[in-house]
Amino acid sequence: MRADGGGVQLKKVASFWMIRHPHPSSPPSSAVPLRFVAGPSGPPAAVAMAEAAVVLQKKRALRSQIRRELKVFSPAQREQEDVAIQNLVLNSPWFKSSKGLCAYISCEALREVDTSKIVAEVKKKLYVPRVEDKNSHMRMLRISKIEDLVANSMDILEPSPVDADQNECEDVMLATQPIDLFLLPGLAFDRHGRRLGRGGGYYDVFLQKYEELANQQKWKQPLRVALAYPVQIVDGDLIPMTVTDVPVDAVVSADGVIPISPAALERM
Ligand SMILES: Nc1nc2c(c(=O)[nH]1)N(C=O)[C@@H](CNc1ccc(C(=O)N[C@@H](CCC(=O)O)C(=O)O)cc1)CN2
Ligand SMILES: Nc1ncnc2c1ncn2[C@@H]1O[C@H](COP(=O)(O)OP(=O)(O)OP(=O)(O)O)[C@@H](O)[C@H]1O
Repeated sequence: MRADGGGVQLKKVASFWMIRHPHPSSPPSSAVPLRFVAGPSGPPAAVAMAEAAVVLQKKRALRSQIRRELKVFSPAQREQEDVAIQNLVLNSPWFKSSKGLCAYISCEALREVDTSKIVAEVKKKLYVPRVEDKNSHMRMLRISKIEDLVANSMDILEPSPVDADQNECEDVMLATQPIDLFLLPGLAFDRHGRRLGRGGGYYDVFLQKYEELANQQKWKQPLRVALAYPVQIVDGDLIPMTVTDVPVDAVVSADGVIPISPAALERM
């Protein structure tokens, strides 16, 4: 880690990220090669469906592989990395200067990078996920006390719609101030900003909606930062992407920060 707490900048890559976020003057582009898009200029629907099935299968296989690798990761090593990652985040200028934060509440059974120290120490507006239904619908609700969280059916701690004082928790989509930082979970990530989640589509749907909100409000887009153990950072083109997959700006591991998007290269 750098003395200023900013983390080691591992590798700067021109990326997949650029495909989904082209320069405003560029013609519209897509996150997936056009061959995945059915329509007059794409392949016949049957071919597109077969290709979608291949993507789904590849995602499933990679999820299983990473879950297996996370299971054999030693608890002592995991704990050491949890401390390093959280300290790196807490000491970084991009975290310190952020005013509003959306973070996940880590679940040990899922072997997610721990966020408990970050959410306990944070002195800024904090919003955390609440799953509303199985149709990829999740809200980010503001919490002031970790003690108010309750375990959901997936055994992940989440806020109730109302807090202990019976006040409605603020939904980040209705907040008047922008969020500048998202700390994201996931199973696998790569150096091009690709992210593989657990398959619910919750984050992809939410991140897309928040991106639209920020555009409408003319707010700066928040930095989307994934937290990862080394086994979750994969090489090559192992993570297949579709048009609805939202890329991350940066990945943080115990080895340092991997800034990916132009915003991350500038701000991290
Ligand atoms: N901490 C945390 N909170 C989160 C998410 C997350 O990934 N992590 N989510 C992100 O979307 C949403 C919840 N989505 C989830 C989707 C799947 C599983 C889960 O337990 N998956 C099992 C496999 C279950 C199965 O295949 O039947 C697993 O991954 O081992 C948990 C949460 C909102 N809150
Ligand atoms: N913006 C969206 N609108 C509608 N459906 C979506 C959107 N994003 C994802 N989905 C759907 O959600 C399902 C799961 O998607 P995917 O496998 O990419 O999830 P994931 O990235 O692993 O999960 P998550 O986003 O919760 O971390 C897919 O059927 C996908 O089509």
